[in-house]
Amino acid sequence: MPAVVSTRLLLLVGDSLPLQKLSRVSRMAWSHSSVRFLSQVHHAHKPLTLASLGFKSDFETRDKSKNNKIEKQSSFEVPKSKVKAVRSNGIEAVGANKSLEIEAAPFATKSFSELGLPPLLLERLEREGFMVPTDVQSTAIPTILKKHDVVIQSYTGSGKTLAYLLPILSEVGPLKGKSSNGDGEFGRKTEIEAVIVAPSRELGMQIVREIEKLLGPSDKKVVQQLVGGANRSRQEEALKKHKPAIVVGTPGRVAEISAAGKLRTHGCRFLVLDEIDELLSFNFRESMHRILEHVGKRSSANTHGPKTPLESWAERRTIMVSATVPFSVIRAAKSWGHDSLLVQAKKVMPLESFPMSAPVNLSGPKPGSSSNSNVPAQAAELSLPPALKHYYCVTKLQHKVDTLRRCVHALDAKSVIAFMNYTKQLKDAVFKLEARGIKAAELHGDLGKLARSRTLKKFKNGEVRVLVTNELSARGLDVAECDLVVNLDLPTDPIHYAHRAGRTGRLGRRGTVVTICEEPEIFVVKKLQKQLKVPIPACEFTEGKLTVSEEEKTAKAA
Ligand SMILES: Nc1ncnc2c1ncn2[C@@H]1O[C@H](COP(=O)(O)OP(=O)(O)OP(=O)(O)O)[C@@H](O)[C@H]1O
Repeated sequence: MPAVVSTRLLLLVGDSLPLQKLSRVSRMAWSHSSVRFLSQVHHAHKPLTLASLGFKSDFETRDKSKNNKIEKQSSFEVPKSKVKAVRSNGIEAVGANKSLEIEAAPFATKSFSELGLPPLLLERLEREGFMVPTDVQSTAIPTILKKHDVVIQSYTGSGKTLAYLLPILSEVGPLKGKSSNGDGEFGRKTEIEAVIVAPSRELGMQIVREIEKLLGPSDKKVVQQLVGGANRSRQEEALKKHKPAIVVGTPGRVAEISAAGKLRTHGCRFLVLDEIDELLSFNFRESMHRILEHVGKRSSANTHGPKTPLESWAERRTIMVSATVPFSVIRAAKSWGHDSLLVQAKKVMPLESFPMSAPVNLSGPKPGSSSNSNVPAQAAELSLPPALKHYYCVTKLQHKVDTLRRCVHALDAKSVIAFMNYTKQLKDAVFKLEARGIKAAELHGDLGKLARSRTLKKFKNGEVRVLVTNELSARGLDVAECDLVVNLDLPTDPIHYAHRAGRTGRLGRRGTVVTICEEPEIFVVKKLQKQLKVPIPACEFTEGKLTVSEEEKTAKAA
């Protein structure tokens, strides 16, 4: 008999939580290979599996013969150049920079086939070299397939994009399974079924490329990008001509085209808000309001009798994603989602368990206060890849760029992102680096879409060694080879530090973050260190080497 699990479930993967915290929900723990209840279990003596929770692939049970075929196919050789990451420590990640080893690979589940994805999609994943799901993918994919609204929170570079794309592609477009909506067809519908919103053009285009890769060249038109800076009428024409099933865009452009009546999203089944905490910022307020009000909301002609707003939103699945989830996000998910669950790498918990008025304490519980692990307080701390190394280096303002140069040489960094806060200084920094023989380029919002794409391409293919940029590049930018992030100007808070830092050390790779600051700014670094709960020792670059300063060593010893 299958176990009965309430929709307000709490999954713990390889983690434990005090039992008293679990009173309102079904309690269970999920180890790497099995799932078991901690209490209130109807099958207390038998370990539960993903299947017994209904998390095992529908496709597997319904279409065994097809799945067998996939298993056989899985023995075909994946070209080495396509293998993205590997399970064990110390084995090299394949990419432009071979020296970047995977140090803390975030993989728990053995294969994507355990997660309930359709055969064709599994085939494409394998073809593209995605062999093993990351922790957050293992947790998020079955939860979304179970039709829950979710907030996905996991550290930068842990694979959140595929964590939401795979459930969408399981139900939308040519890779979906037969059973996804009962129509028994793999053919395309003519409506938009998924809208993905991201705060920057670069991130929007990156998501489109990830989808296109899985769709393959013949089905590329199933997805369309609607990002700002590009020709709007051309985008509108393409929508009319290709009738994409998935659109990916920036808030302003999606809202604009929607308001003009050229984007029919009332039948949309998925709304993804990537980098949700950024999307909730004041700049995007109006556009986001339009999107949240219109996407997936059916017109009254399609409904039988009046519906409450919650009933209307229940038609779509709302997926909110970020490495940092401050309380504003919890509030938004409670308002715009339907019984949303917070999905982390090893946990799923109902948002209902978060009090509506709790303050978000990014540094964790205050000394003396009772710890409340129900509050996603350690948002910034949990958003940092565990393998990252952090340092700071004190210098005079006029020597910052030279310190950057010495830092790049000392660490023999091949691909560097340097963050600054103001565009003018950013140009000066590029000029100085180039004058000292380091190939550098600037990337910021004052540049046109084409110039931005060109620069990013050059950085990704190694033509540019140091990309000097501002907050524009802090979110979502995925350059696997990036081995060093430098803060030439201080970030404003731990959340901004975390997103900047997260451009390196992606998917368990090695990465270093160096904050170059002036003497009076040291207290800010110390504060960041405390808030983020990571050691940020002082360092110097002398004789082509990074050395942790004597002062720091003495302080540590004491
Ligand atoms: N299961 C996997 N196996 C191998 N590579 C993967 C896997 N999942 C994702 N990746 C790759 O890992 C990289 C990081 O993934 P992604 O950009 O989704 O991270 P993220 O968690 O969204 O990061 P951020 O918070 O910075 O946006 C990407 O290059 C992606 O293609």
